[in-house]
Amino acid sequence: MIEARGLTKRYGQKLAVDDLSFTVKPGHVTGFLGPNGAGKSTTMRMVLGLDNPTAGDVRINGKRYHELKNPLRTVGALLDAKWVHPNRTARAHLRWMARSNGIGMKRVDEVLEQVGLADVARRKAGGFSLGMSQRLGIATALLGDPEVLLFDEPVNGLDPEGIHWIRRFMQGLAAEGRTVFVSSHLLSEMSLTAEELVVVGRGKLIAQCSTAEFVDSAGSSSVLVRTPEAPQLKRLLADEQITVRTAADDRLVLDGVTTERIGEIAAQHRIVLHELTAQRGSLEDAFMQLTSDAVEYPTALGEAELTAQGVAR
Ligand SMILES: Nc1ncnc2c1ncn2[C@@H]1O[C@H](COP(=O)(O)OP(=O)(O)OP(=O)(O)O)[C@@H](O)[C@H]1O
Repeated sequence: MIEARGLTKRYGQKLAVDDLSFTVKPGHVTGFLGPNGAGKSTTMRMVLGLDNPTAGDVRINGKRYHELKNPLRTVGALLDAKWVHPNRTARAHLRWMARSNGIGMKRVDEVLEQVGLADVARRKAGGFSLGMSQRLGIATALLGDPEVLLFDEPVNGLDPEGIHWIRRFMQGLAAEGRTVFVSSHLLSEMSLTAEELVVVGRGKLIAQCSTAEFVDSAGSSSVLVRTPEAPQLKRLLADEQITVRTAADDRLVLDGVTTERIGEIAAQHRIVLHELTAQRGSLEDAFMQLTSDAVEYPTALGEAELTAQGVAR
């Protein structure tokens, strides 16, 4: 369990984390969601005692990081997969970490096996792909068999197979009853990975709820229509003051209207429909609505919108 209360971090004039309170419970993956610069990494560093809060505090299983007797046995983290010494083999890196934390060498082989690196354990980490480095970072986090795990943007730059592996792996760790807290600005990815969310924007808490509740709370839903007579239907909808959000070739996406209403209008005017589907608001829609005034770098959301197409809908 991770509990942050009034957590605040100021860098000079910059308030990176602003009075943040949230709880991350064991048993499911909790996504830490927010655009670039929202304060996610700073918060994770404070959880791990790498940065001191300006105010407030954060506890892991009731204790501040510095109060933990065997930190690696309580909390494991993947912050930056590339910090491993490039000339060390994966095995040597893990053995060194294990030795300096009083962890038995047997555990090194166990975690190498667990993350699928056993076959490359004697290769130098400097030659690893990003995906392999992420796996080594995860193996390092797992060394002490900790109950609490933190992953900062673990899927950044990975190919679909790597993303899928990490997603399943994190869900497996949560299913074992661990507390899994994972940050991302990739909203579609979070909708597939996390059951619970802590959402931040400009250092402030925007929401803490289940992923499903977050999507529902934004209440944005739309209707997708496919018709070979899109221009005619579009004209009719304009007469009825129905908002067309997007129109491309034979597809229209409509806001604030039911499928029944569109079906009736189409039938009245003998317009052929190939598809009429109610679309539940995506995580992206919810995020855009709830964070619209909390975005530090709008380009991050541009990317999120691109990711949304075809993934979360
Ligand atoms: N050491 C520092 N000194 C000054 N400002 C900092 C420092 N670390 C972070 N910041 C600022 O604090 C804010 C939050 O940064 P942080 O890296 O925590 O955000 P983030 O949500 O993790 O975003 P990203 O995904 O881009 O890393 C940003 O405006 C950042 O520029």
